[in-house]
Amino acid sequence: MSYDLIVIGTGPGGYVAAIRAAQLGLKTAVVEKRKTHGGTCLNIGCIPSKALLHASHMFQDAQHFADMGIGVSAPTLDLAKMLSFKQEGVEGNTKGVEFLLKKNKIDAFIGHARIAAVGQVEVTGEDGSNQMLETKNIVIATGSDVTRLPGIEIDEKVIVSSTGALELESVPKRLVVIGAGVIGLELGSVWRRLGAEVTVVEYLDRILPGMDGEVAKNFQRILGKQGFQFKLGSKVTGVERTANGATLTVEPAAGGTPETIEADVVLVAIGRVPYTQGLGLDHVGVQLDNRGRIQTDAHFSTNITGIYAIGDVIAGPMLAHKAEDEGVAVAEIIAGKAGHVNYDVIPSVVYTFPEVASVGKTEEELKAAGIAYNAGKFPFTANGRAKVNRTTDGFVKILADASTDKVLGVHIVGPEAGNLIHEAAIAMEFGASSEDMARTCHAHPTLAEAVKEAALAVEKRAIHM
Ligand SMILES: NC(=O)c1ccc[n+]([C@@H]2O[C@H](COP(=O)([O-])OP(=O)(O)OC[C@H]3O[C@@H](n4cnc5c(N)ncnc54)[C@H](O)[C@@H]3O)[C@@H](O)[C@H]2O)c1
Repeated sequence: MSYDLIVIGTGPGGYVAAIRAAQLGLKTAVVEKRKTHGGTCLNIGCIPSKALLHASHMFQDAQHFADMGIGVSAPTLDLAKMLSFKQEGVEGNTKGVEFLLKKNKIDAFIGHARIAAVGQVEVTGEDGSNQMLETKNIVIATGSDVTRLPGIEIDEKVIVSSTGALELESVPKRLVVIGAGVIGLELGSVWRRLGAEVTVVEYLDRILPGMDGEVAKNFQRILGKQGFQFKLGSKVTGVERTANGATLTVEPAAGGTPETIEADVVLVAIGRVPYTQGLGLDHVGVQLDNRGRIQTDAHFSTNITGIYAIGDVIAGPMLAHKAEDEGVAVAEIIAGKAGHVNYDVIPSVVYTFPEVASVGKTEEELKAAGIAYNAGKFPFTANGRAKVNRTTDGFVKILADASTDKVLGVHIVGPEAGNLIHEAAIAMEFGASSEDMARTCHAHPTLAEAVKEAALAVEKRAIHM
């Protein structure tokens, strides 16, 4: 078989690239080694974690129904049922991708892809069968894998990665999370809500590295109120399996006397690494950078003509939506159009309760770059809708250029932050000023009014504060 484009990997980057290419008239195939499409995100990442975040949030909310005058008996947990609720959600999504590939007449091969030569992809099936596919272009969209701690074996039962943390058979009494990044805090939230004591051990002296510092600090306080324990500035130097769980050895990050912590389950959530195993990159001479990522130019081309790469396997934030946008862009470029991704406006969301969301520059980044800015902040305690809903934790912060008023960054911790951030993203995409945002009529009573008020606060003229 001969194609215009073969995409390796059907995660959000790969399947979107394939669909866009097919829309543009390219004869397209995908190769996926998993039996289902959708990659890490749909199978063992974003989607199942959101199902459990939703269900565990409902479980917790149900305990407060009486406050609203709703009489229900105390909720009970059927974890097996909750896990099947999650799995049904995953299947609905992966089947959706399968349907979209068919609808767009994309040939889907299940098996391990290896680039045998420029223009040739060898697919090895689970049964060992081999076939060689010919193609004009290849897009590598193989994603990433869990970062492992040296000397610590992930068994996905007691010492788990994000994959095992979505499948625990019972609620651990003590869950220790290594890494206060997105995965640690999202999956830590799931099990905390279902009753686990959660301790998060983090190497840095803060949570959520990369997020705005003030937001992270406020969010840590909120998680503390929810019962999270934090051990910041601490590194895990060992995890030993015991009869019923594990013992962690933890040292101050700067060195010093080690201590031990007992856990029933340990979640290792210290980041992800690009996944390029078995692709034959050495063999065809595709260059990697010093962090194992495939090196690409501004058009997603590797150093080998006809081989492109997108998503987690290249530089940039490891986010499904960044990969999707790159998928669209690379397909357009291969089809001779002008695909483009605006890396300055990529939102990022932590799907906890409340959510944390951000787009653009943080205060720390602006200070480091020597850019003068004005900050406008508005707390949800002063937002009418948040007040009646009793979800008043958090705030909206807008950072605008001191001389032009152009919005440079927006950071939200609060209810629906993950949805609210998109009004900021659109405003920034169109180069809006904080005044533009402030003068845009916002419906009352909505949580989005907090965004408008934060924009007003940039010029110290918020109304409800
Ligand atoms: N909602 C989302 O957008 C979402 C959800 C899940 C994952 N992701 C992405 O997946 C990737 C992986 O997520 P993650 O949470 O594993 O990584 P992360 O990079 O977000 O956080 C890892 C944390 O572990 C800490 N750490 C590293 N080594 C340590 C050690 N030995 N002891 C203690 N702490 C240590 C780091 O300082 C960091 O804070 C990220 O790129 C993330 O953006 C995104």
